[in-house]
Amino acid sequence: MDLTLSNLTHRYGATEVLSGIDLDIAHGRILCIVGPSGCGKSTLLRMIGGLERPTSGSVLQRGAVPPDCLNPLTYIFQDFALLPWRSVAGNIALVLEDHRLPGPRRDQIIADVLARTNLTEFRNAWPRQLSGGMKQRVAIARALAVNPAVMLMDEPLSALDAQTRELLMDDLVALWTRAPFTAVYVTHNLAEAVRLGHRIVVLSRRPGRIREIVEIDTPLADRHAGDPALEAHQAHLWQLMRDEAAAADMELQNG
Ligand SMILES: Nc1ncnc2c1ncn2[C@@H]1O[C@H](COP(=O)(O)OP(=O)(O)OP(=O)(O)O)[C@@H](O)[C@H]1O
Repeated sequence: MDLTLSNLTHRYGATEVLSGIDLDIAHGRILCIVGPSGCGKSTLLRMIGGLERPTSGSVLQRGAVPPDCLNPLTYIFQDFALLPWRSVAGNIALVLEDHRLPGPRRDQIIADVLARTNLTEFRNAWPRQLSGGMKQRVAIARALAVNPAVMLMDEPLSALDAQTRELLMDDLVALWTRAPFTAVYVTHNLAEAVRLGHRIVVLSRRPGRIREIVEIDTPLADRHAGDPALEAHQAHLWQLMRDEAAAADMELQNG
């Protein structure tokens, strides 16, 4: 399934948050959205996910959802959103419960996503026993369990320390390389954007407009921290954002 955003604009009261967004989200690719604080990145993601309706413009879904898809648009949040009273497997089972799957099919899905995220031996652990990185792996496994058409990822690594972020980025690359998924990935972190994004959309400060779309052709599996080509892309993104980020920062401090 592909998504097409056409002339999307959004206001909260008198404040225009997003303006004239035209964007194609292609199947099997990771699209990153970067931009200064408050430029409307999370709002855009909520509109893509149908959690909020744009003031004007449209989000069109084209093409079929994947076979066995139980939830076409599935979120992964920064704060993991795990139920503390459910085990790892129980948290994953939760998203399958409404779908009346036969028990063996449900067990097979859970075993599959635990294996794909290297969590098999943690299936009976409780969230409180897990590090932040492991919690986010569980959240990723839970999202994969519904075989979404598009994963909507809102700063998924922001709550993690730098080393854990590196490990999770490697995990996401390995997951995508084995079975490409479609994702829209909002981040503040330009290093994440150049490691994970096939396309990177740079928004201006509020009201967010598309300033530039940067395409990176290097296969995800060949991208490594410290790669000069990636660093050049990152420097270009920062160049685009720098002045606007500073202005947005002042705006928030004065507001
Ligand atoms: N429900 C709401 N009601 C009113 N204003 C809102 C609401 N949600 C967001 N806003 C405002 O809309 C603007 C865009 O918010 P949004 O969270 O989408 O930006 P963002 O780019 O994701 O920000 P950040 O990078 O700081 O996470 C901000 O000024 C925010 O205060």
